[in-house]
Amino acid sequence: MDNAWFEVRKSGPLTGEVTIPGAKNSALALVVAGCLTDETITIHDIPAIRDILLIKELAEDIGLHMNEKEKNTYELTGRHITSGKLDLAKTSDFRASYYFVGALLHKVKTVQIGYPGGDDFGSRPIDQHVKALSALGATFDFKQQYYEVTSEKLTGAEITFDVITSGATINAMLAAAKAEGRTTLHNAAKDPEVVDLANLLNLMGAKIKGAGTEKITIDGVESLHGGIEHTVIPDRLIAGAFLMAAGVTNGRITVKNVIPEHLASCTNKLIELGMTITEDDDSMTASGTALQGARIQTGMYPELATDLQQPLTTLLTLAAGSSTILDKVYPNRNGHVAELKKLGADIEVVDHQILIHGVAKLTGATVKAHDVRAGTSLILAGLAADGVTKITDVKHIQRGYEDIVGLFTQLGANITLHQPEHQTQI
Ligand SMILES: CC(=O)N[C@H]1[C@@H](OP(=O)(O)OP(=O)(O)OC[C@H]2O[C@@H](n3ccc(=O)[nH]c3=O)[C@H](O)[C@@H]2O)O[C@H](CO)[C@@H](O)[C@@H]1O
Ligand SMILES: C=C(OP(=O)(O)O)C(=O)O
Repeated sequence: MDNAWFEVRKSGPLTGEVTIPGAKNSALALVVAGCLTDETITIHDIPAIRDILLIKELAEDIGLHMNEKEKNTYELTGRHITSGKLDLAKTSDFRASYYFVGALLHKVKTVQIGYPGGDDFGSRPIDQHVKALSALGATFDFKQQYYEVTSEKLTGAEITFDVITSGATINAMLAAAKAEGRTTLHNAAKDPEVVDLANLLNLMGAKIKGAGTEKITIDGVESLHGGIEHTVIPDRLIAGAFLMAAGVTNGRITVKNVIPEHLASCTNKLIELGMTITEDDDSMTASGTALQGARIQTGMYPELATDLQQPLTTLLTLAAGSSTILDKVYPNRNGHVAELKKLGADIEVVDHQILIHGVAKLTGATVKAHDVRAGTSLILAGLAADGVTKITDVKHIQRGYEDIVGLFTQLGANITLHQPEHQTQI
């Protein structure tokens, strides 16, 4: 997939409906939670994306059985796990591999794992993971190429996160679910993906209260059970990008299988820009008109998600007047800016802020997807740009999207995947 590219031609207005798949960022944690029980759990709506395929390979290596019962539904059985030695290259190829630490320590006592990869926005420290798991009784040994985490026994603790982090909140919950005694997480992330994991673990017999608030209490249990089924929450980040696609192409798009509340801060911003958004219980419809620039700040949930910042940037390149974007979660998340410039956007980064002056049109060029959401931002730009846009480094986009070409094509977009013949499509 390394040499594959997308060809996007000016399209639109995009119209129609798309069904939103299960959330990558939830599915990654839920699948790893399968390590916590010897019995079988069933999870529906696991997206067929690159990160999940990597987890599947890692699962095979350590003995976590992942049986794809039907498309997007997996049966997971942890009974046969014998090893905590994870392939270093594979674990360093995506971000969420560190969930194996929290989920495996009860079973194997030592976990050997590569440093986390994932999208590169400058600094993405793991100090809060280390802080939380150390408080529960784990010991970290940092080597040059990997780190090793050991524990004889995990015991509940009071943990106050220094920053709000969804990853460390999730990792601490995985580890604390079976730790002895009570764990209290203060300053916890409130993200829907945290709540989704708590719901799954509680179905398995865990005692977790308060997920979705800044204080989560976990009373450790001796064992968790299987025999349960759970469906991954819809991907709010994919849904948000499709709502924006309506704005970029002046179209009308309905996203089905969404939880509108998860998108509230995004919806409010899009309405402020001039879009019309209507909501049902599990669907939303967006239509675009001539849009106005705005001032944007991202933050941790329920603030506007950093993962929506990049597609929103594209929308603002075409909105009238000036806009500013400050990504408070990842101030250096601006790899898309230079690429949008190549398409004719009037955009620059000054002191970590993205400054935009809306232009009347974009023009196709060859651009590079530095990371998954930069890829989304470039697809949206390509749909609006005159001529042809070639987007390289497609593998980053495929970390987050099962069939992005199919989904956009179904709305009338002119987008095709080109790949050298010897490579298989995910
Ligand atoms: C697989 C997954 O779910 N990825 C998402 C997750 O990443 P990830 O879980 O890595 O992000 P976090 O929620 O942990 O990061 C939030 C903030 O905390 C900081 N931090 C985090 C951990 C730590 O130990 N120390 C620390 O300082 C980060 O630099 C960042 O500024 O949430 C991000 C923020 O919503 C999203 O962009 C990613 O799509
Ligand atoms: C940043 C992202 O992913 P990850 O944390 O897996 O790198 C993302 O999904 O936008």
